[in-house]
Amino acid sequence: MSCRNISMACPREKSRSPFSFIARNRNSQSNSRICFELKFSSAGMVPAAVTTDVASPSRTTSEEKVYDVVLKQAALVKQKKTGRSIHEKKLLEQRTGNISWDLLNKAYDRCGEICAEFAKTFYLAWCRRTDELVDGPIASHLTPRALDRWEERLAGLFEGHPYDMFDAALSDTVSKFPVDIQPFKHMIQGMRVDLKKSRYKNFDELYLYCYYVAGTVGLMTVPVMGIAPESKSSAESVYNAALALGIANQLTNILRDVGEDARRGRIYLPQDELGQAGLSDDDIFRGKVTEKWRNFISGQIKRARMLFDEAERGIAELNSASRWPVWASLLIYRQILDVIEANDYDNFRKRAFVGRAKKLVFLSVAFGKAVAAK
Ligand SMILES: CC(C)=CCC/C(C)=C/CC/C(C)=C/CC/C(C)=C/COP(=O)(O)OP(=O)(O)O
Repeated sequence: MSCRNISMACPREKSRSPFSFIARNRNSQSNSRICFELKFSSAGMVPAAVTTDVASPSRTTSEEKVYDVVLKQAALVKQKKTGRSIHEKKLLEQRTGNISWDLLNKAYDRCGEICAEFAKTFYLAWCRRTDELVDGPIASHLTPRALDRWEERLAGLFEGHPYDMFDAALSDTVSKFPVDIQPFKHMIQGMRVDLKKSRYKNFDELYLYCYYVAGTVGLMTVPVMGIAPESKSSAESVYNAALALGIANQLTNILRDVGEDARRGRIYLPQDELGQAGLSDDDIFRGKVTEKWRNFISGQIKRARMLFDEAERGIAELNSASRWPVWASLLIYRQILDVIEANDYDNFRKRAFVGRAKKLVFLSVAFGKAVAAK
């Protein structure tokens, strides 16, 4: 096959994935494809394998699956659509219009309070309540049926039939912004994964989980924050950056909470990479910081930082009012990675956190970056 026949069909065309990309033979009549995997290693990116994957059209990577969602969301935002027909939109506006302003304002205030009470870092009430289902006091009683009911409620509020005042606030938001239901459904899917799975075979599996529980938040928020009218970037690339930030945050969260998760019998680390580093689940349950552990975590940190870098490129494209908070959250959360290093990779017993004083510093740095981008 000549090189001209191979086009880089990276799932993320604009901002190429830090993990892998697939070179497809576009002209080929067959379903065969050549896969170049650029494997991540602590030494950097190395071509790990060149395999011929014959007649396996259905084998898509998590990144490709997620990229399809990104494309759909970007298309909706470009058309200022919500995935709803004009008739559905009118109906939704009518229904949410029936809710009094006073009640809606109270609902938004209560959503803010819930987040302020439960979340140290992130303020988004519906996600917080969904997260509480698996992390909160009722977590041990959570059943797949309860998640189905939660999803039914979600569908209801998207049709203008909110169940309670918190749902009413989201119902109002989705009637006003080009927000699609898919990322919300996927977040619930992430909770289902959490119910039945406590190990991840490889990064592909972990990537999908991180998308479900955090990448989705990026996709939910961009339509509300809005893309700057003067932005020259494509909507896909902005959504990609948002997705990258969600995933980077989640990977950071995972690296910070290794000890805490292990005490709940959970290991959110790629099993194959653990094995390649000469580590096993038992090493994690034992919780001893060894040279192997340091090297392994250092590699995982590198990967998360690459995603933060990818996310950075999208912030300047957001509406100006949103840049400062997004920069601030990125800088503060990324700092957790530095703290893990400063703790000599002891994420078994030490919880890496960013103190108030440092947060204030990052707030001002973020302000500077947000203003500089104008
Ligand atoms: C970059 C561009 C273009 C847009 C930004 C899009 C956004 C806002 C992306 C961020 C998505 C996000 C906030 C994901 C949540 C990730 C996460 C790990 C949440 C954990 O929250 P908590 O469980 O409250 O963690 P803490 O304990 O640290 O507070």
